[in-house]
Amino acid sequence: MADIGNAVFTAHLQQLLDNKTKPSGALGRIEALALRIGQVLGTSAPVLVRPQLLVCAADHGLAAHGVSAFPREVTAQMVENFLAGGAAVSVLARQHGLQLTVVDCGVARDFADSSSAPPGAPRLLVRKLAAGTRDACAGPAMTAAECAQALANGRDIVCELPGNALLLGEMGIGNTSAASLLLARLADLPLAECTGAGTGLDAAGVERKRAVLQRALDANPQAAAPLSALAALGGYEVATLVGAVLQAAAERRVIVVDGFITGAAVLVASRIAPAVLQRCVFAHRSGEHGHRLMLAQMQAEPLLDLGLRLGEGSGAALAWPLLQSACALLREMASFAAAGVAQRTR
Ligand SMILES: Cc1cc2ncn([C@H]3O[C@H](COP(=O)(O)O)[C@@H](O)[C@H]3O)c2cc1C
Ligand SMILES: O=C(O)c1cccnc1
Repeated sequence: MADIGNAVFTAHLQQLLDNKTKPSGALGRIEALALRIGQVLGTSAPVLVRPQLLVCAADHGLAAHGVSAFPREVTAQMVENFLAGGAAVSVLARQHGLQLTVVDCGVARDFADSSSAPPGAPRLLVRKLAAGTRDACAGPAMTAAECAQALANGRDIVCELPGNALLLGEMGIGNTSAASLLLARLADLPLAECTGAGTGLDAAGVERKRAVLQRALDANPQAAAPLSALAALGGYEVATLVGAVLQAAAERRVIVVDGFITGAAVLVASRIAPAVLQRCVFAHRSGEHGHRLMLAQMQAEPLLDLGLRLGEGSGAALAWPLLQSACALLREMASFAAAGVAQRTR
């Protein structure tokens, strides 16, 4: 993947921002955001078109160990809720005009593909590998072939989506466990620092979850490289997201990363192709314990810190207006010269 850190163009964008009618840097991190989007799209007049919110869903074998506060059926029930328009991400996608595509990557219930839904309506793609992953405490959650197929599915889905911005979301009871395992293994961090309350476990519940996750790590000692860690410890929705991230980055789309689980997918993708991080905007710092460390692994500065701990892509959708504003400011703000405003004197 080509490096987009074109120093000459970056300096040009920075100069444009510095010459706009404001004290230098006064728009704070919105300036860095505008710079990032300009770099990704390769223009000083960026327009975000036909933004796609991709919510990948799957079930997890690990859920049988009580690692979540909620039962496994909630994954399928929430997929229905996404499509019916009642989930947080449905509301936010509607509000901001984001096309919502939900993918059944391996949910324990069967759904009918609704890819021919009317334009703008939420739709469901079925790219199912199995009715959930195997129990990672007993060996790899996926085979290498299943994992490769999930990656290919993610790539193919993005190839078929229009637009130049991809917002990432997910649903899968137990998937904070998969994300914690990937963080611990890929960053070589102590499991306790990577494990949080997910859907709301109490302290004893988190302790039990951590013990289960330690068993999963112990059962997969060989899985250290990014793809083998993904197959052994990840989930079908995480692997599909990894493929989507790799494809979107190769196509120079702006990738808006949500929270802890989509962050784990980006962490894996970045260990395969480090340049993907140059295409990413990190929407928020999640309340999930471990997200801070995950962001630090990617040197990511998230836009928001709202105590969100939902997933679904809700944080990405909430951050979306900031991206739109950053583009509009870069495109439309006048320079000192054009507006006839006097420059700084001291
Ligand atoms: C009603 C409901 C809606 C959700 N929407 C996203 N998640 C979030 O919670 C799950 C991860 O947490 P854990 O690892 O503890 O299961 C994922 O599905 C994530 O998207 C939800 C969870 C619930 C219960
Ligand atoms: O940060 C997230 O994405 C998150 C945190 C808790 C539960 N589900 C998702």
